[in-house]
Amino acid sequence: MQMELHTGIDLAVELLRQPDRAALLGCATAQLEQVFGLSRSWVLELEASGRTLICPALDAELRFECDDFSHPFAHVLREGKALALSSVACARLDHAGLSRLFDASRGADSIWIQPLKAGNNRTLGVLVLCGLDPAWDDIAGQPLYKGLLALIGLQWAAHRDRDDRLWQQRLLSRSLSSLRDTETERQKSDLLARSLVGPSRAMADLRAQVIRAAGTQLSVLVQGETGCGKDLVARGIHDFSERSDGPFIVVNCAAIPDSLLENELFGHTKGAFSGANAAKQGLLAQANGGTLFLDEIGDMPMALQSKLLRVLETRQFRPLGARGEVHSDFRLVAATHQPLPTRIQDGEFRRDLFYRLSQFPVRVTPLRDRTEDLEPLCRHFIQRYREREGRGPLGISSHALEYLKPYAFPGNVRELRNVIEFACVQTPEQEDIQAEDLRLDALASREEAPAGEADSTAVPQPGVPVLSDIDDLRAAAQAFEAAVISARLRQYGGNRAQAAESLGLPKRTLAHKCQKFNVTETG
Ligand SMILES: Nc1ncnc2c1ncn2[C@@H]1O[C@H](COP(=O)(O)OP(=O)(O)OP(=O)(O)O)[C@@H](O)[C@H]1O
Repeated sequence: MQMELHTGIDLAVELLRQPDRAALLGCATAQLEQVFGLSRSWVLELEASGRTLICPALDAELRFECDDFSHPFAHVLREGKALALSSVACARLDHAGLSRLFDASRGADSIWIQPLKAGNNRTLGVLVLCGLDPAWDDIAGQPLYKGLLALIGLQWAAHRDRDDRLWQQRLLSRSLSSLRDTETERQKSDLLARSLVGPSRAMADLRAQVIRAAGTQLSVLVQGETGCGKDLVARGIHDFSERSDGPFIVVNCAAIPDSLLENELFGHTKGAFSGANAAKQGLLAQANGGTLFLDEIGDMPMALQSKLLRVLETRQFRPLGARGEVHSDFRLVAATHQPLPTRIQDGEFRRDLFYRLSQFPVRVTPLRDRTEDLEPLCRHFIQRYREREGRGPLGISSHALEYLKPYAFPGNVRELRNVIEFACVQTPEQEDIQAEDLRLDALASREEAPAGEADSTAVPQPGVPVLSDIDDLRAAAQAFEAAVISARLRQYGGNRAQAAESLGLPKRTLAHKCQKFNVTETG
C-alpha cells in the first residue's frame, strides 16, 4: 500500500508537470501502459461540437461519429459506462476505424473502453486500453487506476479551460487589432478625402479601394472616363503605400510619340544609336523603389506592350544598347479611359497584359452618376481658387447648383473645375457664384446640341494675329493650330479623345501638339 501510494504520487506529479493537453494525454497513456502492463492505449478526444471523437495520437484523420452506433465508442458515450471487447467481437463489428486501432495495438486480443470525464461530470472523451488477456475488471477496480483516471480528467479539463481562455484572448486581441486596422483605414480615408473629394457612396468606396490597393504590391488598373480623377487615384495609391518616400514617375503613353516611348521607358547607353552622346536612365529605372504610373496605357503600341509584359513578370529589362539587364523594383499603376476589352477584340491591346495589369482593378464612377458630389467639389475648387489667387467668391448659390445638376459633364470633374474657375473670375469678391456665371450658354448648347455643333469659332482667339499683321507664316500657322485645338478642348470639356476625333486627328497627334504648343486640357 505504502509502495502504491508512493508510485501514485510520482505518477501524479508527472501528470501535473505536463505543459499542455497533448503532452498530458501522451504522458497519461504511457503511464497506464507501463503501470498495468498494457500493449497500447489511446485517448479519443471529443471535439468541441460534441459530435465526433478523434484520435490525434494515432491519426488526426481517424474520426468516430458519436451518433454512429456501428462502433462501440458511441455506445460507451451514451451509457456512460466502460466496456470490454475481445478482438473477435471487434472483428465481427467490421468497423474500419476500430480495425485501425486494433491493427496498431501491438497484438492485443482485448480492449477496454472507458469514458473520461471532468470533475463536473462533463465528458471529455474515451480512453481505449489494449492488452493481451488482461483482467479488465481487476484493473478498473484498483484505487490507483481510479485515482489516475480522476486526475487525468481534472487536468485535462484544466488544460481545456486554459486553452479556451487563451483562444478567447486571442480572438479578443484579433478583434481589437482589426478594429484598430479599421480605424487606421478610416483615418487614411478621411485624409484622402481632402484631395479625392466627394461624399457619395461611390467615392467613399473608391477611397477605400485606394487605401486597400496601397497596402499591396499588386499592379493596379484604374479605369474611368476622361477627367474623372484617375490621376488622383494613382497618386493616392502611391502616397498611402509604403513606397511613398520613393519616386512617383508618371508616363503619359498618349503624349509621347511611339518612336520615343520605348527609349523614354527603357533608357539607353552612350552610343546606343547615332546621337546618343550620353547614357540616359529610363523611366522604369527611375521608378526604382517607388511607383510607375502609366497613364493612357490603352495607347501603348503593341510591340511595346509585349516588352512591358516581360518587364512586369521579371522586373528586369535591357536599356537600348546595354549588354546586361537592369533590375528595377517599382509598383505599377496604369490608367485608361478606353474600354480595353474592345481594344483587345480589335487586336489593339494584349489580353495577357490586360490581365497582368488588372491584378487590382479600380473603376472611377463618372460625375453624372454621383450628383451628391457636385456641391462639395464646387466648394473645393472655389477654395483652391481662393488659396491660389488670394481672393475669390464666397461659395455658390443653391440656384447655381440646381442649374448644374442636370448637366451630363462629359469632361467629368475636370470640366466642372473649369466651369467653376471661370465662374470664380466672373463673380465679385465675397459673393456667391450665380447660375449666370456658369457659362450658361455653353452648358445649354452642349446639352441641347450634339457636342460637335457648338460654335466656338465665332469667338476671336487670343494669340492669333490678324491676316495683315502676319510676318512669319510658320508661327502664325502654329498659333492658329494652337487656338483651334484650345477652343476644341474647351468645347469638349477637356476630353482629348472627342476633341481629336472632331478635328480628324489621332489622339496621340493631338496630345503631341498640345505638348508642343503648350495647350492644357482646359484649353
Ligand atoms: N474627386 C475629386 N476631387 C477633387 N478633384 C478632382 C476629383 N476628381 C478629379 N479631380 C480634378 O479633376 C481634374 C482631372 O482629374 P484627373 O487628371 O485625375 O482625371 P483623369 O481621369 O486622370 O483624366 P484623363 O483621363 O484625362 O487622364 C484634376 O484637376 C483633378 O484634381
